[in-house]
Amino acid sequence: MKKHIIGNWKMNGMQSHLTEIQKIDEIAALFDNIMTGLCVPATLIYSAHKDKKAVIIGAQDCHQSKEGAHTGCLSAAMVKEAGAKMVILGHSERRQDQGENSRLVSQKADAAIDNNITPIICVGESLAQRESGQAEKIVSEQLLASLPSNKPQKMIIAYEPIWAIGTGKIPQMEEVREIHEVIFRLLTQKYGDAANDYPILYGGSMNGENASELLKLAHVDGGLVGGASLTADKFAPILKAASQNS
Ligand SMILES: O=C(CO)COP(=O)(O)O
Repeated sequence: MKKHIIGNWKMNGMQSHLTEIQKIDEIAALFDNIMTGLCVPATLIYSAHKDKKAVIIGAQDCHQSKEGAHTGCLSAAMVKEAGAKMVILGHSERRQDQGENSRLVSQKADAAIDNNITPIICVGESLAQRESGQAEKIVSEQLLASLPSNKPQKMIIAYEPIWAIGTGKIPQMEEVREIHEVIFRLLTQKYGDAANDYPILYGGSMNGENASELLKLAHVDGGLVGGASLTADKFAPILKAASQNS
């Protein structure tokens, strides 16, 4: 499977940053043995996706319903029409800020799949859960409850330990390997051989220095990158590491 490196711009990015996306696209085109994506704020999806050579543009959320009285929300069909090919769902920041639970994430995944958008389903434990030895249990429960109703043709899973996001801290390599193996095992139990087609990404303080070591681990099929995806200068070394480990 191709390594997948997907940037999550979170609530960052104005029209003035489209030039940076252009630069990222130029660099992504140099590494054609990997998949490069950028999930940008909804306001940038349309302009960001136009005339891109290599980078695939995604959204950061979608509503679970097709349409209707949901002020301020965007349906999967809307982000698709704007140019999104994938959508991040159940990021820990949304689970926390917007109180999203795994059942809702599963419904959103259904909506994404109905509209031919690849869901990127995020799971991950808190520091307290990690320290009390519950990481595997929490991630397994979250994962199983967040999956779509039917076997999807395309789906991406992102393991993001909450305490590693934006902190500069990452788990021990063995800890990452263990959780990715658990995720792969659960997907295999549920979907059989199709599990081989679902990339499992690591997210949380991935950068040019640690990417190579992380991407060498079994079942680490790529990364979901926050801060280090905001500029071409910081993102490029991660793309290079992915390309070399593909
Ligand atoms: O939350 C993340 C990606 O979704 C990770 O963010 P950082 O790479 O900034 O830690």
